Amino acid sequence: MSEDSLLDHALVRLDDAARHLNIDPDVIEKLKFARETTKARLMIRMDDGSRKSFLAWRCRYDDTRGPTKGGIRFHPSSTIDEVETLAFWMTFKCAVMNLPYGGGKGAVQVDPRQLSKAELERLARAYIQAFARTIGPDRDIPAPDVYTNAMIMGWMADEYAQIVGQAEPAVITGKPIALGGSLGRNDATARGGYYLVRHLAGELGLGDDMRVAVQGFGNAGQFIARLLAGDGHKIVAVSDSEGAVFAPNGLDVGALLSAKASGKSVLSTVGSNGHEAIAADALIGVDCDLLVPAALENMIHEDNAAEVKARIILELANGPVTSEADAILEKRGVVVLPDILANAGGVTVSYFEWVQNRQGFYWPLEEIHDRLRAIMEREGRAIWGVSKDKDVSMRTAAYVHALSRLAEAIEAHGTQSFFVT
Ligand SMILES: NC(=O)C1=CN([C@@H]2O[C@H](COP(=O)(O)OP(=O)(O)OC[C@H]3O[C@@H](n4cnc5c(N)ncnc54)[C@H](O)[C@@H]3O)[C@@H](O)[C@H]2O)C=CC1
Ligand SMILES: O=C(O)CCC(=O)C(=O)O
Repeated sequence: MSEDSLLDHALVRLDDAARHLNIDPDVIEKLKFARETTKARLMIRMDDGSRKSFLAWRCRYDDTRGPTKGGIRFHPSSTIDEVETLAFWMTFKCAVMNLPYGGGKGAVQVDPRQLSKAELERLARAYIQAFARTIGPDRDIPAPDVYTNAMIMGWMADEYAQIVGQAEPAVITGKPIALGGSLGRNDATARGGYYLVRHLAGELGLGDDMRVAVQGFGNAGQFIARLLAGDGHKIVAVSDSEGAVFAPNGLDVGALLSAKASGKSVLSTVGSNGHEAIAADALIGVDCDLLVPAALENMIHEDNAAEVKARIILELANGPVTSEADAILEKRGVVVLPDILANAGGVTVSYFEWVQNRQGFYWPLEEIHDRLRAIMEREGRAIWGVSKDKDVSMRTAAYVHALSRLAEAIEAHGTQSFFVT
């Protein structure tokens, strides 16, 4: 990848989409800048009595279609550029799904694996103390992302309630069920992608016995492996931050899930059930039908895109394929089901959680699944149609679909004065 920022690369997709629509250039210009990004240094007491500080951000990228929405990431290499790019993607993702939200995102530059549970709780609470005026049920609604989870969302919701003096469950989603979380949010990201693949399987030429490789074996990766293996597909390779495992006849998904549940790497299963270790980078080139990047950005780039053997890529991660790799894959006939559609199941069930919190009325799991499936199928089918009508990739089609909704809302607000801070 060139030296440009991650956001510059992301904006290439906006320019591509704009070429297919007749949109006021001011609207496109507005979407090239974050509305507001707040930075803080979080200082917490460590268990040994010392103090440590961590950089943190919250970005509200665009709120034209509603309060900003997006997860909080805890990762040692998070940067303001990454946060703004993830918030840009959330803006388009929420528009793709027609959710009444804009896009936001947050991060703390930390390796949470180095913190004790008590230190992690102090950090989560410090984040909310720092950003209490940025977030709010009608302003900006966080959720989990990489290395954050329901437990952390629970601490954050509790801290917010203490600050405002009353319970405000709709300020954050992905909470534990006991604190107003929604049924079905835990596997929603993967389940949305799973419904999408099932719905378009005929058009994509995917059969009942796919070979699947999954990069990243956390929330999104584990659940997609479980759902696809449950339908009889073979999961032939998976990886986590420590390495990758491969079994040409199919991995034992149960053994992999047990290893992760007990805090071990997928590598701990090597030597049993025919699991062999392969280089982490080799996972991209494994012989399979469906490749599921479910880890971090830029994992498929111009130097390894030619190695991809899968015919279909399901982007459960945000931004796993660079714009240069997109061009190589398209030329090779590989269909990429783009992140802003493929992983939108997570924010969709977050939306359901927010609606349930505001109604104080909770839906059964079956209803969550039915509603999620209906939205994934509706928007997936519409984007497939745009892709065929305009003869463009699924990614460009998804951006065109979202941009037409965003432009309509921005123009309805009036285009005489915009402000970005
Ligand atoms: N959790 C959610 O609701 C949503 C997550 N996403 C995206 O999905 C991706 C994964 O997120 P989660 O599953 O929530 O995170 P997670 O923290 O649960 O899991 C991340 C996984 O990636 C692995 N990983 C990290 N670096 C790696 C590397 N270099 N190679 C291979 N594996 C590596 C980690 O070991 C871990 O297994 C991210 O891009 C995230 O933004 C997208 C939509 C919603
Ligand atoms: O559930 C949400 O609100 C946002 C999830 C998220 O951060 C994402 O889709 O990337």
